[in-house]
Amino acid sequence: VNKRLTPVEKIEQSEPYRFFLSTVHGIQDNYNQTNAISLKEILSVEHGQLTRSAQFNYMFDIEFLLEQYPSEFRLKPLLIVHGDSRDDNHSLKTQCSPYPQIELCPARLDIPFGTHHTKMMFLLYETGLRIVIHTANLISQDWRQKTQGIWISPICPKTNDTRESKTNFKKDLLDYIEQYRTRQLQFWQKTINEHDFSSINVHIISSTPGRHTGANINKFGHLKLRQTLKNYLNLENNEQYYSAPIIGQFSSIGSLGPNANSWLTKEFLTSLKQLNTNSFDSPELKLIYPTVENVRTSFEGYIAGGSLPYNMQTAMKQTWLINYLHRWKADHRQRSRASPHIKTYLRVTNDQYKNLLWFLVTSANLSKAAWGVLEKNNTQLMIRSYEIGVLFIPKQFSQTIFPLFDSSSFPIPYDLPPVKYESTDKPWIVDMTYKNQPDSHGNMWDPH
Ligand SMILES: CC(C)c1cccc2c(O)c(C(=O)O)cnc12
Repeated sequence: VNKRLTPVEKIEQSEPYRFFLSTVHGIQDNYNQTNAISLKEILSVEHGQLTRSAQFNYMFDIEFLLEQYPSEFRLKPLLIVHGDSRDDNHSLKTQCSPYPQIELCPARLDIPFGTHHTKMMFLLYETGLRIVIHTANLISQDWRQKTQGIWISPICPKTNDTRESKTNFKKDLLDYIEQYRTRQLQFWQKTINEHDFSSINVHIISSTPGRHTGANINKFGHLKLRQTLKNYLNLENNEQYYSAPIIGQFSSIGSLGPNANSWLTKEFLTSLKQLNTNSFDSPELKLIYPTVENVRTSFEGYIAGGSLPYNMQTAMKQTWLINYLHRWKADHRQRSRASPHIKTYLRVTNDQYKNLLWFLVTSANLSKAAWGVLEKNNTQLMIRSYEIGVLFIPKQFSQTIFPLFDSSSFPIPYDLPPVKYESTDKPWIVDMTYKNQPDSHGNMWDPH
């Protein structure tokens, strides 16, 4: 159907998952209608009378951001939560100086190499509070021709009794915000407490910088994911799922160690498979990360690779990773050329990938900085960065699995099963030169 949906209709039609991809300039319109939304549509006046908002992110273009708000809302109070260490923090102050309604809130980054990756919006309307958790920077390039992931909450009504969701969303969100330890977030802590979150059906999986131990060891990072899957996904009694494949998809990769067993399988995969059984048929881990060819032929051309900052120094230490890698391919959403900036992790049943066991969309790339690394004989989880994502578990949708190929199926971002790198495929590396073949704009890539 070619009917253009309004922003409110798009959100209504996305029920019960409320999970979107960003719209892409240059694809057929109907692929931008179903489960696809733009920043302007997220901020549309159609959702109600905005009174104030907060934007958590990593990169900001303030002029671009204000332009995405309806003109009648551009003077409303806006809190910008950003990483304090970025050298161009000065530019953020300069960008915001003409706007007294904008307040800057630097997030503490006490551990070296940590970043404020979290991408989240608090939108306070006269009718209630909406939370948006997504993967896009607040710059035009991130919203034009990439594949980004966005979850949009219902507008949670104000309430005099603190209504929690069946997924502990309110408590987990407040625990996350508490970690900033700044009075600048007090208004939003109070506001979250005053709203009814009972209609929310996703779990929060977040990361905050620190060495989390004792009662807090499962509060953040990959141990929070392990704990949540353990508590809400009873796979134990389904032998058939023990070998169900696990897929990780991301736009950058950290230093993972000299072999898979250093962190990737021993620690990270153990959390994703959530079972401690050393069942010999352990699940396959398939990783999706763009090839050079994916980048070269993308809508943006090699420029897309600027947002895929996997560097040579890291890549050359872990050539073993190639064996896990699969191409970016999203033909069913017409987004094979929309370079992925989304990050997702999921598990599928091994009967031709017909069903989804769980799905996570998050800001977290494949790195120890984002997910945490166990230290001191597994008594503490050291995390460097702020990250946040939402986890979809069938039980919270009164289902045992999410069907993938029928009418009410889960809107997955890419094609399954993933396509393994061929011998000629190379992972995109941001600081390499690519001069032997021009990209879709006829350009070459020479980062020096
Ligand atoms: C390595 C750093 C500076 C970098 C380069 C290019 C894109 C980046 C990006 O998109 C994010 C993010 O989205 O959080 C974070 N760091 C990014």
